[in-house]
Amino acid sequence: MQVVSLRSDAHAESDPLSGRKPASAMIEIEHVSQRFQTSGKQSHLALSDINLTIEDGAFVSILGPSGCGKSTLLYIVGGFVQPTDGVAKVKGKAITGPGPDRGPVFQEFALFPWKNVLGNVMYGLRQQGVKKAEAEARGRKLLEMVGLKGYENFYPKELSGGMKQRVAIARTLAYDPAVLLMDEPFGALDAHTRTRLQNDLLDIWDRQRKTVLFVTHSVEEAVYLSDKVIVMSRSPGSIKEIVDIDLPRPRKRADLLLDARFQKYIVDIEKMIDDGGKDDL
Ligand SMILES: Nc1ncnc2c1ncn2[C@@H]1O[C@H](COP(=O)(O)OP(=O)(O)OP(=O)(O)O)[C@@H](O)[C@H]1O
Repeated sequence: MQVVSLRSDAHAESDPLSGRKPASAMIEIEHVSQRFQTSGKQSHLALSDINLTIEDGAFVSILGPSGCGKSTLLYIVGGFVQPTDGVAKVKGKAITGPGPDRGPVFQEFALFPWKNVLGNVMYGLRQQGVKKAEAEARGRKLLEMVGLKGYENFYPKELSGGMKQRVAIARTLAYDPAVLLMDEPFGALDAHTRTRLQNDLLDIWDRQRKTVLFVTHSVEEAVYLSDKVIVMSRSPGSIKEIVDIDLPRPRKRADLLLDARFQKYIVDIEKMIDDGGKDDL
């Protein structure tokens, strides 16, 4: 993938010595619970008293057994679901709905089949009132950034799963959201494509330092990508452990596979998940 400069303003006040901004809270989740009404008069407590602070520019993954509320938590931060209790905030403000500061990359938000790749990436920009020529220039730059230069005129049905996921990422990056919300974005891909997209995502994150909230079922993926891994326990979903991943960056998967600390994180986190029950991830 080619390196294209497309920095967000997040670096504007970086410390000239370290190149890093002082940590500040991007997302705050305070006493959030979520109860869903189910059939009849039943209800289901999907999340119970979640408290979490995610710092600006952090890469945070969420792991936990199926049904523990990972997607629900992402939807709450996205503003698509209003919690029944507690409050979720972005940059100190309560989240009351979706906004351009939070970019979802969810499987549910499929590409428009009737628009070509460039049209899909430009769509949100045009909706925001960006002039056609500028939207097109930004769209082309983003497609180059995600490794899809030359595919601008292709339609979604002509793309592989990995390419579609790249378009989805470019489409979300087009808004330049401060936060990326990614719900198992690489889950359906083959191992090789998945590794490539993980590396590309780390590359983009390294250059733009967006805050990333990333739901996955893969412990290895979570440890490889993240600064922090949130381990949830199931039913009602709550936070079991928060693990700081103290591995140097930039990370190379091939090196990490031989690194005893990387392997220990994986074993420890798998044990945490197993201790919560016998659920499969
Ligand atoms: N709109 C809804 N109405 C009723 N129940 C819901 C709704 N959305 C989610 N749930 C329930 O909330 C719980 C958490 O669902 P969620 O999709 O957040 O879990 P998850 O951890 O992301 O699962 P998976 O890993 O299988 O994707 C599940 O029991 C699910 O059935």
